[in-house]
Amino acid sequence: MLSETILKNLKIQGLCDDSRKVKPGDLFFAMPGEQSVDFARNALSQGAVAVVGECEAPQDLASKWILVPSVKEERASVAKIFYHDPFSKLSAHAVTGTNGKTTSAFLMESMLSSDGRKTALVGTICKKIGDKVIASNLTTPGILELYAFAADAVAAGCTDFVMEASSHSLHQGRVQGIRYRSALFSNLTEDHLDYHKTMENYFQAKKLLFTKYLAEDGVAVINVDDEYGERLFQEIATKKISVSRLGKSGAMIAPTAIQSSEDGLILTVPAIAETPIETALVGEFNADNVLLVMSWAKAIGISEASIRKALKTVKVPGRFEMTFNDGNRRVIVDYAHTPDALERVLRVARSLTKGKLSVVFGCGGDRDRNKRHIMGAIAENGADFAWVTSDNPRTEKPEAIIEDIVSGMHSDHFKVIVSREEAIREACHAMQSGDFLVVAGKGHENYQIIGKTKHHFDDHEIILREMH
Ligand SMILES: CC(=O)N[C@H]1[C@@H](OP(=O)(O)OP(=O)(O)OC[C@H]2O[C@@H](n3ccc(=O)[nH]c3=O)[C@H](O)[C@@H]2O)O[C@H](CO)[C@@H](O)[C@@H]1O[C@H](C)C(=O)N[C@@H](C)C(=O)N[C@H](CCC(=O)O)C(=O)O
Ligand SMILES: Nc1ncnc2c1ncn2[C@@H]1O[C@H](COP(=O)(O)OP(=O)(O)OP(=O)(O)O)[C@@H](O)[C@H]1O
Ligand SMILES: N[C@H](CCC[C@H](N)C(=O)O)C(=O)O
Ligand SMILES: [Mg+2]
Repeated sequence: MLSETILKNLKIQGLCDDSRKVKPGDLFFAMPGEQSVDFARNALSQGAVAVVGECEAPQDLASKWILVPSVKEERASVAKIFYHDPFSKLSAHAVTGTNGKTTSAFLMESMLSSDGRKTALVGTICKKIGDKVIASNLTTPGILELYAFAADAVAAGCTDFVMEASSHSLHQGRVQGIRYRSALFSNLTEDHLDYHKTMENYFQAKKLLFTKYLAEDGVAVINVDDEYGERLFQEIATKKISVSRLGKSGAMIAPTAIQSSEDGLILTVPAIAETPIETALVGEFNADNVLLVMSWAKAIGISEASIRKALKTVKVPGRFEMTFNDGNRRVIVDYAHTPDALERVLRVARSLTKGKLSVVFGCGGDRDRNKRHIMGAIAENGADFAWVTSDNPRTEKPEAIIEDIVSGMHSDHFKVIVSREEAIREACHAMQSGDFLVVAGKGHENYQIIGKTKHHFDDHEIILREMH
């Protein structure tokens, strides 16, 4: 491993593993791959002081090449030194699972802040320290960005660090070197099989959070209503808390009553508080999130008053977000982009609908293809009418993605409109008194990715324009 002295002698001003982002004075990590040497060459030509690589250096670069057995290991160890070991000065908490991470992370940040602990947040929507908010590109950033942000959090006086740990990040070691004080598991359902190939691999990636990255004396908080959650609970040896909304026998935390309405949830959970706790978050799936996070909060010593305060005030952009409501017609924007999320969000919407329930949705391109036909079937069964449209097509043909979705649909209760704007427009205009419309898939996103280009696109703007 490179020592602190070697790093000092190199007079490094920054760390970088992407040749497109190199700044003069950076130490460049040439991640193994076919183009590793080309990227290293580019990095040096842009002012990188040296390259850390694991293949033999080409002769012309030899004087600037530091040969190591594993660039990945070295990158984590150098990040720790360069950023002054930020995670040793923070209590880090991570949530993983297919759905519910962002919602849970927002709740966790809100509870810690209400409890007077200055907290940084990293996730799908943003990176945030207090009022300072930076938009995110990934749910879990690359390791160098993560360490740099943790160093900023320490400098800003944070004591706690809450983050979403995606399965990709756990598998790729983006969180290497972190020892979490606590780790939460929400659920595991179909998604990302383009990357993980099997549900078992996907589960094993999530499990790493609890086996490799959770501190030995940390605590795991697990939703055991989920079958993979139940299995995870059985398989890990750390301090652990089982949570069950359904009141599964043996679960350590379960509600005795849940009242659900359009205005939110009221949960009675004697293990956490003597009197019922209220939240403005809506729906059964949010009861899962709330219960998981309350159980975590109790386990790490957050006061009941802070739990209550956070639950009352928290808002998660683009998650069951009531975008239009004139007392008769209601339109929500939601980030459901997996079969389970779509099914659950439609179930909640159905329970709040007197008239017709409709959904506008699509599926992202260059991602799990297998979920598409399942989501088609779910939309058809869960809503009275579906507009099948584009999400972020990325480099796929929108029509081909839609064809995959529609292959799971067998009724005539749907219509294909490739343009998302057009689909939302038509769905809005079709609304009658008592109807409910769910616009799913993009939530907080204010862009649409077509090819490799991000265009401005905001479901909310279109809904508000068309409903007025
Ligand atoms: C599939 C996947 O996760 N890919 C991630 C992975 O890329 P990779 O290792 O395949 O990178 P690559 O593009 O082949 O490049 C290899 C190396 O060469 C470098 N490079 C590459 C090109 C170049 O010109 N110069 C250069 O130096 C790259 O920086 C990288 O270090 O590592 C990169 C650096 O951390 C990530 O940016 C990249 O995320 C891509 C952009 C992505 O879209 N990822 C998505 C699928 C993702 O991670 N999503 C999860 C969300 C899941 C959830 O919410 O459940 C997330 O955490 O956001
Ligand atoms: N506990 C849950 N179980 C199932 N579905 C959920 C749950 N919580 C939220 N959802 C649904 O999933 C969508 C995404 O929720 P959220 O953003 O909290 O999850 P996430 O895990 O962060 O997703 P991503 O991995 O895409 O960032 C919500 O808009 C809602 O439709
Ligand atoms: N975190 C999710 C985001 C999906 C959002 C959806 N709008 C899409 O583009 O598929 C993923 O990487 O699969
Ligand atoms: Mg998220």
